[in-house]
Amino acid sequence: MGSFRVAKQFTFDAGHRLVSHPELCRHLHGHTYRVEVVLEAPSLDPNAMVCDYKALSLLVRSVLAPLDHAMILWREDPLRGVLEQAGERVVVLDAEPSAEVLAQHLFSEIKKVLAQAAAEPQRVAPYRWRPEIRLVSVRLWETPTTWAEYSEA
Ligand SMILES: Nc1nc2c(c(=O)[nH]1)N=C([C@H](O)[C@H](O)COP(=O)(O)OP(=O)(O)OP(=O)(O)O)CN2
Repeated sequence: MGSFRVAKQFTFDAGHRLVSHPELCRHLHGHTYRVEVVLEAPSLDPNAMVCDYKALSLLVRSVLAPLDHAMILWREDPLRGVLEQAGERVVVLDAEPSAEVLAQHLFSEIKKVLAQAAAEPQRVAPYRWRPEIRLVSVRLWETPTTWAEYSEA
């Protein structure tokens, strides 16, 4: 049986560092991250869509908003406490904030908001979210020449 896929790209600006990196990436630096979210459904809705891109936007932007203009750090990064005490926007991950780890984090957070939207349709009003829409992958560009992707089997 066939299926339909749609995708949308988003950007956000954030800083990070990879504490154990052997070269420059262990220092604080920033990226304009690009994120591509891919969805799949076995059928189309009454508007002939997998979902309205605008509904997808509402949901994904709610996940990306806390990351925008934030410093994304590994939980054990010694700078974490310093920056939090200084009132900086800090997002903490359980591993070094590589593109791979951030793609996995975004996949997990986006999957949660899609499930919430399927359970509470008013979250995307005036649009609707259907439970049969599946999150296929999250691809994350740190730079124009590199990406990392996370998907479930
Ligand atoms: N597999 C990964 N490798 C690297 C990651 C990563 O997240 N996953 N991250 C970095 C650094 O954070 C760096 O910001 C990006 O590195 P790179 O693509 O090498 O960036 P450059 O702009 O320096 O690329 P050049 O093409 O060499 O100029 C490193 N590795």
